[in-house]
Amino acid sequence: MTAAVLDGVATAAAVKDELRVRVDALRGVGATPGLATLLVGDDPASRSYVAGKHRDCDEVGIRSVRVELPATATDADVRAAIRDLDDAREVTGIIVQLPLPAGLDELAMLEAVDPVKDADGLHPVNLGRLVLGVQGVVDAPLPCTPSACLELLVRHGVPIAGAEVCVIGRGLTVGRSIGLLLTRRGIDATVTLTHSRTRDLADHVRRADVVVAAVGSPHLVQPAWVRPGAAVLDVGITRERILADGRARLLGDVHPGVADVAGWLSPVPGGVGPMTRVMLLDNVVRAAERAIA
Ligand SMILES: Nc1nc(=O)c2c([nH]1)NC[C@@H]1CN(c3ccc(C(=O)N[C@@H](CCC(=O)O)C(=O)O)cc3)C=[N+]21
Repeated sequence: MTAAVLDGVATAAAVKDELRVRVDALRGVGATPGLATLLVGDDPASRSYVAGKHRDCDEVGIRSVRVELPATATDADVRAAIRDLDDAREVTGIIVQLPLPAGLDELAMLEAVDPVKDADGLHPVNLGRLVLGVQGVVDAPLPCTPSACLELLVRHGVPIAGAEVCVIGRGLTVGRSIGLLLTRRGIDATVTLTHSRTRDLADHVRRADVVVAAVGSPHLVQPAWVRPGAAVLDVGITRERILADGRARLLGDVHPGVADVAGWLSPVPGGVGPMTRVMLLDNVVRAAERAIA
C-alpha cells in the first residue's frame, strides 16, 4: 500500500481562499484583522516560522506587526511589549513565539496576552474553555496544531467518529490538548495519550486508526507499528543540519517506510506545519469577527 498524502500545502491554500473572503468582508466594515508576532532572541527556526506567518498574513490580507526583542530581554521587557500589543486597537491577534530564551517564564508570558487576542489558543482561559466546551458551544480560539490535525483529517475524508486515535507526545502545543478537541461531541474519536514513559508504545500505536506523532524524535514511528490503512499525522519537526549548502533537512517523527503501510500520511515538510499556520490565521480572523458581532 502507498499512503495517500494528507497534503498540508494544498489544504492550507483552500483554507486561505476561504479566509480571504472573510477578511474582505471585515475590511469592508472597517475591521481589518491584524496579527502581531513577538519574537524574543534569534533562534533561526523561530525566525523562519515567524517570517512564514507574516507571509501568510500578506496572502490573505491580514495586517501584521512584527515585534522583536533581544535574547537579553527581561521579564519586564517582554511583559511591556505584550501590554502594548494588548492595548493596540489594530491588533486583533497576538502570538508570543515559543520557545522563549532560557530564564523567561513561558507560561507567565502566555498568560499575559489578552485572552480575547490569543491567536495561539494557548492562554489558560482559552485552554480552560476547551476543557469546558465538551458540547462545542464555547466559542474560544483553539490551539493551532490540534485544529490543524483535525482539519487535515476532515478535509481528506478520514473517518474520525468512533476511531481509535493514538497521540504520541504530551507537549503543550499538541499532545496536552488534542484529545479535548477530538473527543468533542460531533467529532467523537476515542483518544489515547502516550508519551516517553508509556509501556509498550508500539502496541498502542498498532491499535490506532489514527496516529498523531508529536514528540520531536526523528523517525520514531516504525512501519511495523502501524496498522495497515491507518492515518498517520507526522507533527514532529527536527532540523538536521547536514545539507551541503549548510541548510537544514527536516525530519519528522515518522519513519519514511510508514508510507508503505499507512492509508494516509502527512509529510514533513508540507503536512501539519502549513496547516498550523493557517489555523492561526483562522483564530485571528475569528477574533476580528467576534469583535464586531
Ligand atoms: N507561540 C507559538 N505558536 C506556535 O504555533 C508555535 C510556536 N510558538 N513555536 C514553535 C511551534 C512550531 N510551529 C510550526 C509552525 C509551522 C511550521 C511549518 O510551516 N513547517 C513547514 C516547514 C517550514 C520550515 O522550512 O521550517 C512544513 O512543515 O512544511 C512548523 C512549525 C508552530 N509553533
